[in-house]
Amino acid sequence: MIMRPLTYTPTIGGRRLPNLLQRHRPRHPEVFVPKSAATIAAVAAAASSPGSPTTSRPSTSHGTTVEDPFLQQDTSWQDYSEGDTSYGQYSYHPSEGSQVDGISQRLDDVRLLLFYAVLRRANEGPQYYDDSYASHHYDEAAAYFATAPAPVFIRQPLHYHLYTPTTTPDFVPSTTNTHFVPPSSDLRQLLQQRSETTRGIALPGLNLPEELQGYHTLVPLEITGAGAERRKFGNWYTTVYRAIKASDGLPYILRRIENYRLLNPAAFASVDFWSNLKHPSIVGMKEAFSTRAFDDYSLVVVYAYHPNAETLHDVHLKQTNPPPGTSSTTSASTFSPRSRFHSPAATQYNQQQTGLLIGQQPPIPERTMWSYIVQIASAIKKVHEAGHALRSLDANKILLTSQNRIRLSLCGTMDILMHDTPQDMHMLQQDDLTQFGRLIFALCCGVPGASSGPHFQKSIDHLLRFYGQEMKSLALWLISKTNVKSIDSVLDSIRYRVLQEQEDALSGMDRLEHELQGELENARLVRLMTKFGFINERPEFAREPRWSETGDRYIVKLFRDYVFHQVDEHGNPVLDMSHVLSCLNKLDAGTDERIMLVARDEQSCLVVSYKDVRTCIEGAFNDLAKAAMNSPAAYKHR
Ligand SMILES: Nc1ncnc2c1ncn2[C@@H]1O[C@H](COP(=O)(O)OP(=O)(O)OP(=O)(O)O)[C@@H](O)[C@H]1O
Repeated sequence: MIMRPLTYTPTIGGRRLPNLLQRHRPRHPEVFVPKSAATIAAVAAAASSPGSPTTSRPSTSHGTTVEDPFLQQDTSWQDYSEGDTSYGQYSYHPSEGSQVDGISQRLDDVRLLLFYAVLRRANEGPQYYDDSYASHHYDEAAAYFATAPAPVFIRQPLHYHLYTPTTTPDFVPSTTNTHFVPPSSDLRQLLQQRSETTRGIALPGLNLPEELQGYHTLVPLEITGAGAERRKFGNWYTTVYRAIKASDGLPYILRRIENYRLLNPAAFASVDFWSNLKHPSIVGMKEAFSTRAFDDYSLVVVYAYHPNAETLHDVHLKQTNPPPGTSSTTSASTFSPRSRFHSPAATQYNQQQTGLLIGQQPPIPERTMWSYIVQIASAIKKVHEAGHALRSLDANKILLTSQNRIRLSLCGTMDILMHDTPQDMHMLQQDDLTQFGRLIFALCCGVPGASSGPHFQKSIDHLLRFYGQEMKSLALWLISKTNVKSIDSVLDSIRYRVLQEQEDALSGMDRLEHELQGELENARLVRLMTKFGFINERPEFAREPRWSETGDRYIVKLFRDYVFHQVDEHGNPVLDMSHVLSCLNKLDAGTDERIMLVARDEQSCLVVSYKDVRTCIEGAFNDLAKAAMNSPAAYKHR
């Protein structure tokens, strides 16, 4: 689509000139500096010889010197007359049909406009030039218009080559749903939802502390108050809040253990270990403190926040899943759209469940199940190797934070709570593995207590039927009390699954890198827009139009109009994002494609390439930067 920034509708010799470009009346009249007759003659000569080389063009400040806008507009005539053939690959072919007809029409339009511009200049002669000059140029222009070959002026289409080259989509398909990374469009939506959730605020009237230990804006992430179903963690009730840390402005999770009176600061001895432990499948701990801000003695453990995370219990084990939004908590905006991670099979299975193992399909696909197992095993390995134990491995305390990505959410809290009860570490680690086995049973069968009770045999049959011998053996081995187990043995036995996990993780990384590459363009465009903002309409030059109406700044100003202030034939604003993005990308790439910029008073136009405009922006920005050097505090970064 060709954008037409100005429309002229006068007629010459009964022929109506084209509605080429339209522009509102200028708010500020341009200041013109008359040019010398010698220069005009040179420009006219250039305009009259269509094949004349670019070097005959008067100099501009972007590679040449121009003192005023008129001079620049003159160069445009010659630009059009050059019949540039350097656009070989985009050149006009008559056989191209209707689209080409349109282009041809536009070429005619351009030629007519140029003719008219020459004519107008000639007619305006007395204001700036003598009559002989005007009549001379009338003839020149008429002759030119009659004989000049159609200039090749074809809009260079915006293609991917204007962006940073990336891997071909064939190798990194962005539309397929990979194990860890959903298709691009879903990923974008997911990230936007997270961003929205992160900014959600609590409903008023919750009587939450305004501030505690440097955290503010608390938002509860689970249902509290009368009627809420609550489970105890050990002997305590816990509540999870999101809060903003004042010192860095970032959101964190505050897990509050209610009515826990901490008497011995030695309880925090393990906080150092847990806050230094980094593992992709463990929610990082930041710090812990006791507080009376909730009008009781509470212990608060601070963790990393993963927006819209859900527990594996909520996703896979809940018997019936309330529709999104109805699981409302004290703050509706804080609950995540849980349907995102639901496997339809799981929902169907759960809905069929009545506590018995009668499902017709596995609640969790086998690949996902193995993925969970590998991630949990890897987290256990990290903790056991460091001489610690998880002490809690429950579907309620494992978060699904993105597609098939899980994280253990409560690591370290039990160490604080049970600091005064000495325990044998080996036993605790054995217990971790037993809990791991129970968790596998629960998730595979879709029932929390599947590894015990009267349904145990049915659970084993179910595991065998839907997940095979390997899964059944692993789960049974983990829950058995007779073996001395180790996480290394577990990892040995599932090494094929570990490899598959690594493959999927690396592919996911490639996908995300590819996505990130696309976002690089945003930074480029923001940078350009920032420069525009610095250069255009500077108030300190408001009374000095020569700053903005001459040289580089004038081109930048006209280009800004061309990009952002397009109007249609009726004078209505054209708000075309793709035009803006296309222009800015071409500008950033500095292409040789040329565009016609028209003054606001419609009295002049000039043809420049994106490369020229880019040079002008750099020039104008450098002028400002030099001035800003006098005030180093104000000049930070280009
Ligand atoms: N690190 C975290 N980042 C984001 N959200 C979290 C985080 N930890 C917990 N949550 C959210 O807080 C909610 C409550 O967490 P909690 O661990 O108490 O789970 P729960 O399902 O309420 O378990 P229980 O019923 O045993 O208390 C979870 O459903 C989850 O959505």
